[in-house]
Amino acid sequence: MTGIQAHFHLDWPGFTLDVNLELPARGVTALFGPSGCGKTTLLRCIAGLERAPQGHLRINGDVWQSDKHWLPTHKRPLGYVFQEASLFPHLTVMGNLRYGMRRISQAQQVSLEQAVDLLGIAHLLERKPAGLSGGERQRVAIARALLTSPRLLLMDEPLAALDLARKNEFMPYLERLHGELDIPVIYVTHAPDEVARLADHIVVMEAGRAIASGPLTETLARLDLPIRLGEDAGVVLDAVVAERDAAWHLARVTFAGGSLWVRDGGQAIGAAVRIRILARDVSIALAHVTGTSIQNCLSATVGEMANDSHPALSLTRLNIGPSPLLARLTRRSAVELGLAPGKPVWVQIKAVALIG
Ligand SMILES: Nc1ncnc2c1ncn2[C@@H]1O[C@H](COP(=O)(O)OP(=O)(O)OP(=O)(O)O)[C@@H](O)[C@H]1O
Repeated sequence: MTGIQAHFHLDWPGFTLDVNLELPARGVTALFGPSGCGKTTLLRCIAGLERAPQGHLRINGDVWQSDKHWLPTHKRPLGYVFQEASLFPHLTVMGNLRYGMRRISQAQQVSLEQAVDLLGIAHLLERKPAGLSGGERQRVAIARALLTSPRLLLMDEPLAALDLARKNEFMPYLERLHGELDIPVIYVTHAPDEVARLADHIVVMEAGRAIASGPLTETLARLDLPIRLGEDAGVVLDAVVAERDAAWHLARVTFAGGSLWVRDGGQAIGAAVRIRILARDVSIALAHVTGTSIQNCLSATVGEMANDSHPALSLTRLNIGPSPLLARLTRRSAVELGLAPGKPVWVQIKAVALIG
């Protein structure tokens, strides 16, 4: 059986973890949720650092925990990257990497050269951790984790200690891992921008439970979740850069069902990108509107509708071909426009973030 099956129940005074998850064997799964919802605890259960009685954990067919079986942490082929890189201060970067390699008991999946190259740390090998920036330390920590030939990589808010500029510098390295390695990653975060950029699958957690688990695009477009995502409610779509209008520094990206003009991010024509469209940036009109500053106007069909977090607001799912979009409107305008499932409309998109 492929994939990750994880079932844990833990009762602590004031907190209960109760999850039963089926996660994909490939790509990045984001564990997303507010502080204290149990993301780290779930990761620790997976790592075997926390023992949930009667828990079950199976990774691509291998049982790490069952009623009868418990694999101790040091026998689990996993890499664990924490918020702050825990490198050995007395060793150089190379010494730290070699330490990772010593633990290997099986055929190595990632070579030293490959790990150094993927994380861009060749120029740091002779340095000691104290002489590295926070982002560089994290890159070394990830390279070290990769060198243990993990079958699963656990990352607990690896960017939390970095400022925005460092975080943006760091993201491409995580994206490269994603593109070039076949090791599933479980990635804890409460930052929606990290989810939008890195995740393929998302588990939304609340008070010790997984309230949703599914592919990113589909799950973010669910109407019962945006209420919890608040201002960040919106969709992420896979797209391709199709053309460029150099005079205006704009690029046209196509996605399943349509295309949009966005600020040119410098990506090559044909490059795969993601676009993120927040529900608050989408408005609806019954006719194609002209004489507006909004550049992106697409025809769509109204899908489901739901109440939002405030009684004045509603959420509407729109379908542009097979791609979903969410719009946050006042309930009054939804009624005045006579919106109902199946109705054809025009959507105006005020802002699109191009990711990657
Ligand atoms: N060893 C423990 N014993 C009892 N309660 C604990 C223990 N470890 C954590 N908790 C509690 O379990 C809950 C979940 O904590 P956890 O660290 O998993 O949350 P989190 O979602 O990772 O939060 P954050 O985003 O702030 O890191 C919290 O209420 C925490 O206080």
